[in-house]
Amino acid sequence: MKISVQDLSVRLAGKVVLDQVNLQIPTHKVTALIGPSGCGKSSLLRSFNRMNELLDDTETRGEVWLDQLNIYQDGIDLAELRRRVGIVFQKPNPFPQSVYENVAFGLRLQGVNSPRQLDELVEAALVKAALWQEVKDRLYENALTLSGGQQQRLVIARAIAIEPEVLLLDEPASALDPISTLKIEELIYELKQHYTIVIVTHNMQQAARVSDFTAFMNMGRVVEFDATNKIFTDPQQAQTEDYITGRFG
Ligand SMILES: Nc1ncnc2c1ncn2[C@@H]1O[C@H](COP(=O)(O)OP(=O)(O)OP(=O)(O)O)[C@@H](O)[C@H]1O
Repeated sequence: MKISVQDLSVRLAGKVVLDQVNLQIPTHKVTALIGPSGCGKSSLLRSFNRMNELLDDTETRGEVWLDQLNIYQDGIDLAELRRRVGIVFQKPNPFPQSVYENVAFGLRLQGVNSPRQLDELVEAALVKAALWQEVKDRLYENALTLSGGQQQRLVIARAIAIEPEVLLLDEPASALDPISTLKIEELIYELKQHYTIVIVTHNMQQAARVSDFTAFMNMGRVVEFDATNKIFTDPQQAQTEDYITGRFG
C-alpha cells in the first residue's frame, strides 16, 4: 500500500465533508474516486497532500499514512510532502512563462542549477508526459500559447519533473476535448509504471478505462472499494449499483 487512510474525518467551515473514511491506495496502480457531485471526492484527494488546510476553517481527524509516514503528525515538512505527492487540477494552470521554465522551475527550487542538467531533466519530464515531440521546437514560447490538452500535459510534466511518488489528478481531462482526453488517459496508463495515481472523475467510462481500483463515495463516505472491473460488473452495495447504472447522481 502506498497510502493508508484511517478513520479520516474532515470538516470544512463546520460541515462534515468526509466521515470516517478508511481506504488503502495500492502502489503503482491507478485508483479512481467516483460518486455524485459534492460527495467528497476532491476533499479526500486533497487530504493526501494536506491541501485542504489551504482553505479557511478546516478540521481534520484521523490519519493518512504515506508509506511509514503519518502525514498529519506535527512537524511535517509540507513542501516535501507536496513534492512527494503532486497534484494536477481540472483546469490546466501553467505559469505564464516559457514551456521550459514551467518544468525547470520546480527543479531549480530543488537545487538543480547546472544548465546541462536542467536541459536533461526538462526533456525527460516532457518525454514522460508525452509532450516532447510537440514542444521541442517551442520550448521558449509562452506556455499559454499551447492548446488546453498540451497545457495539461505540461502541468503533468511539471509535477513529475521533481520525482513525486504519488500523482493526484482532480478531473484532469474534464475541461478537454475528446482527443486531448484520450491522450491524458493514455498518459495515465504509462505513468502508473512509475507512480501511484489517484484520479477523481465524474466520467464513469473514464474510471472504467483508466483505473485498476475504484472507490465509490457517497455523502462523505467510501461506500465500496474494489477492483474496477468488480465495481462496474458486480458491485456489492445497492448504492454503488444504483450509481453506476445511472439511477442517481
Ligand atoms: N471551501 C469550502 N468550504 C466549505 N465547504 C466546502 C468547500 N469546498 C467544498 N465544500 C463542500 O464539501 C463537500 C464536498 O466537496 P468536494 O468538492 O470534496 O466534493 P466532490 O465529490 O469532489 O464534488 P464535485 O464532484 O462536485 O467536484 C460539498 O458539500 C461542498 O459543498
